[in-house]
Amino acid sequence: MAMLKVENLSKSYRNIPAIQNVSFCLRAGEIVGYLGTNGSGKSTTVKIITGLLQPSDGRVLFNGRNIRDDLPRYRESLGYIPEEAHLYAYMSGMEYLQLVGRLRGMSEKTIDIKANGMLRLLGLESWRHSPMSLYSKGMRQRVLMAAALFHDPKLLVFDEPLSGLDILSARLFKDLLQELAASGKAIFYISHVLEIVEQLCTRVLVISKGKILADAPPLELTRVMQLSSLERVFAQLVEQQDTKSIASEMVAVMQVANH
Ligand SMILES: Nc1ncnc2c1ncn2[C@@H]1O[C@H](COP(=O)(O)OP(=O)(O)OP(=O)(O)O)[C@@H](O)[C@H]1O
Repeated sequence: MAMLKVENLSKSYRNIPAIQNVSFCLRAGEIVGYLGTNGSGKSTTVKIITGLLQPSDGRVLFNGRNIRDDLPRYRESLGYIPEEAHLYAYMSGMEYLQLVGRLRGMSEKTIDIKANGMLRLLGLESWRHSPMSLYSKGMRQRVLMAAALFHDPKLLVFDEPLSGLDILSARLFKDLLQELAASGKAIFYISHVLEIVEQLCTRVLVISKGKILADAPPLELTRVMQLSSLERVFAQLVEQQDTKSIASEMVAVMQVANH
């Protein structure tokens, strides 16, 4: 059975549809990539599957139960890394993880073991007592990652997780993602970085103008569409604009002389 089943989700903002009839499944051990251009409906989908937003229509089932029947219980099984690191800047990384652990009802001993272990593994040991206002974007991103994994959730939702991570942290993150999938977690991965989606994801969903256009393993998509890369598949599916000529027109407009 699918761990997460998304059934015919639709959401409109002031009668303008943002997503329409979005359906897909996510099984244990899968890393499913969610691709779409700006404004295609990715964040709206993520807000609904994390329980932050109510759909206009459709439902989300976690292990067969509608998530909205018991949202607090669902959130015990969910780890979410948002795109932007909004953290309490005056807190240290350690204090933030302690807060997360207490809100999750963990004992102080468990919190201590987990927080120290995670901060050490993420290269933040010597910074653990410094306020996060002093952290770089990548360091804050790593704290968010630790916070999302802290309660050992079954389902992970990552929104553009590599933004701000340096090469080494990004590599660690990719290895971690594969390890998490191998241990039976289900991972929903929103990204604009096609090469990484191609490397990491077992399946890819392409959304355009609020509708799912494709749902298949990356290799199958490239084979069926007889294209050499996911980037070409994506461009063809969403009828991407001629970016080269837009770029050259942009430079021409920039250079318009002052009249
Ligand atoms: N709160 C809102 N009120 C009105 N319209 C909204 C709201 N949130 C999103 N929309 C609209 O819904 C559509 C889908 O937006 P959404 O943020 O889900 O796209 P996205 O794929 O996440 O985009 P991006 O990659 O730019 O983050 C867009 O047309 C957007 O303008």
